[in-house]
Amino acid sequence: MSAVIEITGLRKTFRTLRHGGRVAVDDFDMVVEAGQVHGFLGPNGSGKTTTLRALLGLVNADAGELRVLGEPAPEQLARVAGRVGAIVESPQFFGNFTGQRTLRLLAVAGGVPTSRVDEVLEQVGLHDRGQDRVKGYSLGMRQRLAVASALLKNPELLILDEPANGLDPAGIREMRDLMRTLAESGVTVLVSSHILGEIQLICDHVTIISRGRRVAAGRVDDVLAGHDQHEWQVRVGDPGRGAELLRAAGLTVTAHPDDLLVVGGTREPELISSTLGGQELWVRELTPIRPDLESVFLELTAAPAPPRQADGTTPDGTGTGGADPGGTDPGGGRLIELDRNDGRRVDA
Ligand SMILES: Nc1ncnc2c1ncn2[C@@H]1O[C@H](COP(=O)(O)OP(=O)(O)OP(=O)(O)O)[C@@H](O)[C@H]1O
Repeated sequence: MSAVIEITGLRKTFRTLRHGGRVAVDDFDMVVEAGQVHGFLGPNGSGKTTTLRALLGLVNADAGELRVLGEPAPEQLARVAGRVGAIVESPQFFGNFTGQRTLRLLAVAGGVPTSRVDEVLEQVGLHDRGQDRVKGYSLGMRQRLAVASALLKNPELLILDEPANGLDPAGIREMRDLMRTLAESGVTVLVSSHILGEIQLICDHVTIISRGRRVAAGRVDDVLAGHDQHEWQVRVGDPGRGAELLRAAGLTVTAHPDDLLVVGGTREPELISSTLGGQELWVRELTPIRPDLESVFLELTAAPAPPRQADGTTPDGTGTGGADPGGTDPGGGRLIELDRNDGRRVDA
């Protein structure tokens, strides 16, 4: 497999009127291989959009090496621009135009044959609504129209920043199906999100960013396996006696009224069943407790590390913020759906 995106040592600091220098991304690495549906996961304000903007030449990095389809970015982006579709800032469409007319204009402007318009409308499931004005579209339909515009040039690589943001469950599902279909047709997809369930459902690989730094990367299954505590839920007729027997066998056991929680290594199932069965206490149920991406994500991004500032100070003087002044510390349990803090931004 070849890398379609390579980021090494990316660093970006923003200057803000209120806080001075703010490190948005720090010594960040990411590799996306061809054919992957790669999730770029992080809490609000962790640096996802900044990374994608740097990759696409929309913001200047302070340090780091970036490559898109093998070409150094932003210097040689123009060479590969025709092979990359990206939606990083929400595109605004003219409400009085139909979806079809919108795409036709974009096709002409981009030097793409207008015959692509109907194809991409079909691809994003808007074929029946192509003749309707955009102002009558739902948010989900507008998002799909945005994806359609990025697909006009038949890209090999599609970069989508928070495509499910603001969508209702039906819209999220449509977007998810669309991304799967695109991936099946051979497009490499990099999708950023702070919605964990989405990433786990759509992506095969993931890079997790927290406070501007990479905290995990790899196959979703491997990232999960790396956090597997090898916990087993055991149901037996007499949990109290079961706990005693298992502890005597050297296992770490937490007894609950209805079951036992056993923490240990990979050979525990055999040991549990033979220990209990040897004393005629029969195991009714033995279930591995697998970590999900949400628990891994919360664990990885909950570090109470002091926020990094270019001048070494905390961003808000409280010492509780992170790279995100919106206060989205997952430890506070408000991680999943918080608003952006664009209102306070002042670009460097
Ligand atoms: N133009 C800017 N000027 C000043 N600070 C900025 C600017 N853009 C981003 N930041 C700050 O950089 C940090 C990272 O922001 P970024 O938008 O990259 O995060 P994100 O992970 O994409 O968040 P979200 O999920 O909310 O989109 C935040 O603290 C943010 O406030």
